[in-house]
Amino acid sequence: IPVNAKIKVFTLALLNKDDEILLGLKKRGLGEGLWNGFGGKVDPGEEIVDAAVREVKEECGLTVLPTDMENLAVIHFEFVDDPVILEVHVFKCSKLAGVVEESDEMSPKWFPRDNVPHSQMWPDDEVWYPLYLSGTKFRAYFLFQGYKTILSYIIRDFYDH
Ligand SMILES: Nc1nc(SCCc2ccccc2)c2[nH]cnc2n1
Repeated sequence: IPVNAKIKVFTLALLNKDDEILLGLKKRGLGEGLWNGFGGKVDPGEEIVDAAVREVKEECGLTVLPTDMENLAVIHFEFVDDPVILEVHVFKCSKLAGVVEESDEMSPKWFPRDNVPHSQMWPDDEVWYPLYLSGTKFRAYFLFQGYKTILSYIIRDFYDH
């Protein structure tokens, strides 16, 4: 990890209902034009799970309780020649309240859990979605060249080392 490395912590919540996953089409910023779970930066002093709950409400209108947010993974994303490393805490949630609403960040849509639009998603998702769907807790590291090319990755069970 380069000496000038800076870690930025993000949340990513994947919301489930029966056999479907709610994804949002990102309208701007990091990942614009891609379908993704709901998330964003963790504010200073904010609990990570509280940030996850806040971002879900802001981005799709649904209300989730922190106790219903299952922390399934921690993924580190590094981009060549970029000192900022993204530490993304991935949450799985199946207890949802409220009505899905479009936001200025995201256009939400339900997808069958076994048929998400991987061609319009971050390339790493295809690698770890099967673990997510099976509820396997994992850690992962992806090295990107730009936003489309994965140069290398490591993925392991959360509890092994
Ligand atoms: N699925 C996925 N998500 C992200 S960013 C998630 C964290 C985030 C960042 C900014 C706004 C909202 C959410 C990724 N980056 C590289 N691969 C990736 N895969």
